[in-house]
Amino acid sequence: MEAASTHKPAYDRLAELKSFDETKAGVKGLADAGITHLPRIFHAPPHLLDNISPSAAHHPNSIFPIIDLEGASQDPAKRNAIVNKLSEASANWGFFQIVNHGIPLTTLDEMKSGVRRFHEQDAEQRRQFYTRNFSREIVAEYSAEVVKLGDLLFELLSEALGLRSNYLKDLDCGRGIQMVCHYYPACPQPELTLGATKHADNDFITVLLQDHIGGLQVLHQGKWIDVPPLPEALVINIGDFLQLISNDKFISVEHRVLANSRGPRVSVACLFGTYLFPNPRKYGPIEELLSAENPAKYRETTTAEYVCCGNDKGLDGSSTLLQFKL
Ligand SMILES: O=C(O)CCC(=O)C(=O)O
Ligand SMILES: [Fe+2]
Repeated sequence: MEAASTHKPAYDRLAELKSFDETKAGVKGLADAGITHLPRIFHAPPHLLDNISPSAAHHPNSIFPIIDLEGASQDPAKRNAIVNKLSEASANWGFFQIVNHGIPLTTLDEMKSGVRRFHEQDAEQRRQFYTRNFSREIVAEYSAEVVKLGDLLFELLSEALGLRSNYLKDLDCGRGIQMVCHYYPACPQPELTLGATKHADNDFITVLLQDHIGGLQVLHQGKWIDVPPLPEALVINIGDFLQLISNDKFISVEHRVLANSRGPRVSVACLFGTYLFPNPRKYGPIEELLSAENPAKYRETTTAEYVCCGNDKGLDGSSTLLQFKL
């Protein structure tokens, strides 16, 4: 008997990954083929599947924060109340939804259906990025709206940190967005995998548009809490860079997306970060927030160095922030 044969893996994962890659049709290709069993390469390790049953989300504290931005730019008393809510949600949840954010419902709906149509055209067309079916106009319109909304959010977040309104904008936090359009096909065995494994975002803030399917969950006080889908709302979360410069006043919280068999899910994440263009600026804890009782917790870094460090580490579930702790 050959000793080597006892070390043979249960299946050749690398070969299966390679052949999946070669289809170039992605997970959508599997859904199109009508698979009824999830291939082993997509089975998540058990430690990532903790509490994926929906009941886990019905926690007494699952009142996910919703902030109404109506009047934020016109009414000082309303603005003050909004800033307080924003401060509380950013410090305790790192996540909240906003309504009356100024982006028309039709723009949100067109953006979602554009992403859906793009992914649902046949595989050959999909290989050519941005075809006729995904109108460039809606992408341009939606990004312009999100950048404008970002201006308001960074003003309010500056005020929530007790800083002058333009503080975060002057640090270029609102300068660039990266747009990621997700399509999660319906999954035949959602109990074996995840749409997106738990992670925190490498950016200042993320503006997320999700459709009606649901599945996004946030780790809040050790429990996974659902982010309820609301057609008129946008989900905002604090990313690692804002946690770093706010010296942990605001928190970048882990989140994940459950797989589900109810239907395909579409979401659009706009990440405000500055790593897509050359930016030599070093970001560290904001001096105005520091004191003898609250010394800097992190060393300075550039956004590019931070993202590189996170990529080197891989998606192992640990926080990149820890590597920058003083
Ligand atoms: O699809 C979602 O709801 C979340 C996506 C996400 O977390 C991300 O793009 O960073
Ligand atoms: Fe994320």
